[in-house]
Amino acid sequence: MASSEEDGTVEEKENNNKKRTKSALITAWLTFYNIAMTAGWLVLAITMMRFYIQKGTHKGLYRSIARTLKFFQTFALVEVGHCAVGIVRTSVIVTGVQVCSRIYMVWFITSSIRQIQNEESVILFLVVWTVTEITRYSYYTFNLLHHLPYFIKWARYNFFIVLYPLGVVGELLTIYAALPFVRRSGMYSMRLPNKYNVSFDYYYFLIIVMLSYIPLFPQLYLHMLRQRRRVLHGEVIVEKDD
Ligand SMILES: CCCCCCCCCCCCC[C@@H](O)CC(=O)SCCNC(=O)CCNC(=O)[C@H](O)C(C)(C)COP(=O)(O)OP(=O)(O)OC[C@H]1O[C@@H](n2cnc3c(N)ncnc32)[C@H](O)[C@@H]1OP(=O)(O)O
Repeated sequence: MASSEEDGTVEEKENNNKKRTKSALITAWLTFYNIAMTAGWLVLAITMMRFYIQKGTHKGLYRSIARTLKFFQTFALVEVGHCAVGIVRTSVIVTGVQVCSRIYMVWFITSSIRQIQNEESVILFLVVWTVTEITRYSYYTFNLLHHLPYFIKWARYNFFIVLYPLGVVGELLTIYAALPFVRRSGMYSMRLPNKYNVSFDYYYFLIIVMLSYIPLFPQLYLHMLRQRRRVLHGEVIVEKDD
């Protein structure tokens, strides 16, 4: 009897040790990931400021940061993985829409259409994304290290109130500016007849993307307002599972 109790205790201890090791590994990975992302977005911020100070214009700025931006924005796909495997308490759908729409904006709009890269709207969404991401990733990092300064927490759950709509305005104006170039060049489009017997018009696809902001953005914004009430005002929010 005594020996089976002892066995149980040994098993429990082993299980607890495994859980502790797993949670330490997850914390270490997330800390590394968030530090790397904070650093990446800080590099982008510094590069943009230096470019503007040296050249006195925003023209050519996008080209100077395009590679770094593509790398760090695409790397954010890892976050969808974090939610999918359950190592962070966030919705896969909310994170997926947020991350994929940004990746789409970078790869299939701004980087693909050189003629729009000098639009002011591009600078608008770049500045907004940069401020948001430096705040967000430093919030996660300090939170994981249990040393979260209140102003970072405050910034994380207040800046978005203004930055989110501004970012959307920047993105929509950029897509709008792309429309004439897409129509003229016929890029990413397939006209009939072709061997697949399929037709696709990227111009109309872009219009659909713009329209999809109408149902999707309010949901993301409301999600952040709920997170704000939970974190800053301690409200208990019951959310539906994905
Ligand atoms: C292919 C065609 C494309 C079609 C496109 C369609 C368009 C759709 C419209 C989309 C509009 C998007 C516009 C957007 O791009 C514009 C901008 O972004 S402008 C800039 C302003 N933006 C923001 O402020 C973004 C705010 N939104 C978010 O932050 C996101 O919703 C999200 C990234 C998903 C984060 O939200 P989340 O639910 O995760 O909230 P929390 O940050 O509070 O986190 C919840 C808990 O999880 C922990 N967590 C999360 N991530 C991490 C991490 N990396 N490391 C450690 N811990 C993490 C966090 O600490 C919380 O834990 P706890 O509850 O214990 O506090």
